[in-house]
Amino acid sequence: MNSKYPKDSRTTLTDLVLPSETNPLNNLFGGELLARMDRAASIAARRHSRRIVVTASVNHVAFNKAIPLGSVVTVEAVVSRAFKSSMEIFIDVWVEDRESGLRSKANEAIYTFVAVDETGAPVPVPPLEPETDLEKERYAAALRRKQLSLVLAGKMQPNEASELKALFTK
Ligand SMILES: CC(=O)SCCNC(=O)CCNC(=O)[C@H](O)C(C)(C)COP(=O)(O)OP(=O)(O)OC[C@H]1O[C@@H](n2cnc3c(N)ncnc32)[C@H](O)[C@@H]1OP(=O)(O)O
Repeated sequence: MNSKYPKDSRTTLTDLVLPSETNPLNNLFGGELLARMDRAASIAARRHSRRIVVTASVNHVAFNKAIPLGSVVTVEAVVSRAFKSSMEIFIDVWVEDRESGLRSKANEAIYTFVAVDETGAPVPVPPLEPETDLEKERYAAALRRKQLSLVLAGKMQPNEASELKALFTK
């Protein structure tokens, strides 16, 4: 299978925050943002694999900055590493200032998607070749995050997590 680049999967969703999507403080409801990120990430995973994809885990979410009603929110998702059937997706969330048009980073998240066939069985995905410094940095750390996610899910024994052990023994 030929390698693909992060730019092949990059997905950008831009939308407003409407009243029905806010909490009592008139900021975007966390679950609504999770859904937008899941949607963008699933498109990115599909663009990389060209297969049916399912969310396997949400590895990390940071709600760093509240997003007020009426904001223009951009969710950017990109595959940061591909393994056998799974893909790590990085998601950056930006909010646009109404007057200046400048964007500031509000949130970020990391999801894992798995490519599956029509019966739901995992299938192989193309390898990913990072190009920029940021892409290479995210690629390098992805195996550590995968092992952490598998250990927390009870799918890997801690003593098998070589990348995690290396953090403490280097
Ligand atoms: C777009 C949507 O929202 S879909 C709806 C929400 N998601 C779902 O319904 C998915 C339900 N879950 C499933 O179908 C299955 O658990 C699957 C397909 C995700 C995984 O199936 P499994 O039987 O665990 O398969 P298997 O053990 O072979 O794992 C497949 C891959 O997923 C990875 N994986 C599984 N669980 C995790 C996890 N918690 N964290 C990170 N990676 C994981 C495995 O490491 C493996 O990766 P690799 O092939 O790249 O090495």
